[in-house]
Amino acid sequence: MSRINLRDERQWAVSSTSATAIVAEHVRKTFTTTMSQPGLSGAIQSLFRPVKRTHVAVEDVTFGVAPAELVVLLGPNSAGKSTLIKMLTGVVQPTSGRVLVDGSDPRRDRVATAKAIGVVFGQRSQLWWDLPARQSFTILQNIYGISDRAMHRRLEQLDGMLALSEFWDNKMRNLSLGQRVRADLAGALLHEPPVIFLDEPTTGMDVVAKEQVRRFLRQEVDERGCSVLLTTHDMNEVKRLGRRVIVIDSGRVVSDGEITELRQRFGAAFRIEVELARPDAPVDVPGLGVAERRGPLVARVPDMRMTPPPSLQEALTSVIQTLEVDNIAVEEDDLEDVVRTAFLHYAEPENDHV
Ligand SMILES: Nc1ncnc2c1ncn2[C@@H]1O[C@H](COP(=O)(O)OP(=O)(O)OP(=O)(O)O)[C@@H](O)[C@H]1O
Repeated sequence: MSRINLRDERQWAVSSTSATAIVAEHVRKTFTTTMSQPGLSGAIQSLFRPVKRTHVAVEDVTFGVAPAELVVLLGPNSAGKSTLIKMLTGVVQPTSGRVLVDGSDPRRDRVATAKAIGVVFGQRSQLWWDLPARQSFTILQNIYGISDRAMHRRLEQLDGMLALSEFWDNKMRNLSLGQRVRADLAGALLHEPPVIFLDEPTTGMDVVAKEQVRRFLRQEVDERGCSVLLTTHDMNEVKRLGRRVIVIDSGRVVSDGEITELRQRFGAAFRIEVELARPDAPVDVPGLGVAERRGPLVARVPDMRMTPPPSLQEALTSVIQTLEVDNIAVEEDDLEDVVRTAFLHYAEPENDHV
């Protein structure tokens, strides 16, 4: 299903709030800050006549996340991603608009929301710094009213996925970053919430720990049917975890759709490198634009997996049928380049936000 058309999406989110785990409807957040004036006289003036500035962090954002759906929120620095997560988790009150999580308003129904969500802010631990992780888990067990039996089963499951028992008897303050985030994740999800929010959970982690966390999240979605909204700057994370990506820039949703749609929209292509059996043979392959002819033949085919022609498959079939080929290699354009193109596109004022 295409989700690039935001108007359809708005309709969808508004009309299906009861079946949607996370709903944001026309959400806006402004922050008013006091500007400090330079120098001593400026500082004194600021005390008596403070100059206020209002800044829009999130502007009219509408989207929904279904049960058992994982959505990646992607955007440059200061795009408004964390502010959006904070509004959805009840940490910050929206200036206007409506948010619903598992059917509850996070600011009004705090108890219901606390039971329904698990939250991890990658930069900051939410467990007790001077306690071993396992003791923190026991405190959380009491807070959430988890039975001993359920706790035992959940801890076994979490340990199996996140290898917690290697370090859970050490104080949180002594854990490495990767261990700390895994402990945080376990603490936030002990009570098996249906909705999970993660703000840059794997920043700074090594590849092994990142992969552990990603596999765990996929399992939470596929087996427990959780809804996950995750922010990241890591394109690998996007590729490995997300199918649906919401791109946010300057507080607005500029694109909401499948990664493949994003790639197509911003001109991603496949690079085909062909080693010919006879390197100087004439090349005349219908529909194939040859980019280079020194050494192997290099051609680029637009990423049109969903709306051919010409599709990669057709281009490859043409090459094999038309030429005498020794070897073919196919490379995808980097997702990072695609996203950079998307950000640049939306930075131009004349380009529409869809
Ligand atoms: N409490 C606050 N008071 C004033 N301004 C704020 C506050 N929180 C966020 N902002 C501003 O709102 C804008 C969006 O910030 P936010 O942290 O949501 O961005 P982000 O997309 O998460 O960025 P990053 O990727 O760098 O973490 C920024 O300009 C930021 O300075």
